[in-house]
Amino acid sequence: MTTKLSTEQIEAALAGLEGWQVVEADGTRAIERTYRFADFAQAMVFVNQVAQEAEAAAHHPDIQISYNRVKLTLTTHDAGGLTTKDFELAAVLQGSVA
Ligand SMILES: C[C@H](O)[C@H](O)[C@H]1CNC2=NC(N)=NC(=O)C2=N1
Repeated sequence: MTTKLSTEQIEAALAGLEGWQVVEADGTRAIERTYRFADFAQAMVFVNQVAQEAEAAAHHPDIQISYNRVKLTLTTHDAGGLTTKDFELAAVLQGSVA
């Protein structure tokens, strides 16, 4: 299993990403980013691209859609916190879909 990252490792990994922030709920850390689009249809195009990348990575964000806004939340459930898998997927999304 992938190991949970330390606070220092998380800060270093975040530095390479745009717009992502660390959040914590019930003692579990995650990273999240909100994307904004022209309308719902554009937001859904994005969501489907994210779904494809998530399947390819075998790592899946929580996705919250609110009309033209999409919030992605990434954490590694298996590890109970943030791992390299979360940052790898965020980097892939940054390079490919947004
Ligand atoms: C076996 C499979 O790799 C795991 O169940 C994966 C699937 N996708 C996942 N996605 C996320 N975000 N966290 C996980 O721990 C996770 N586990």
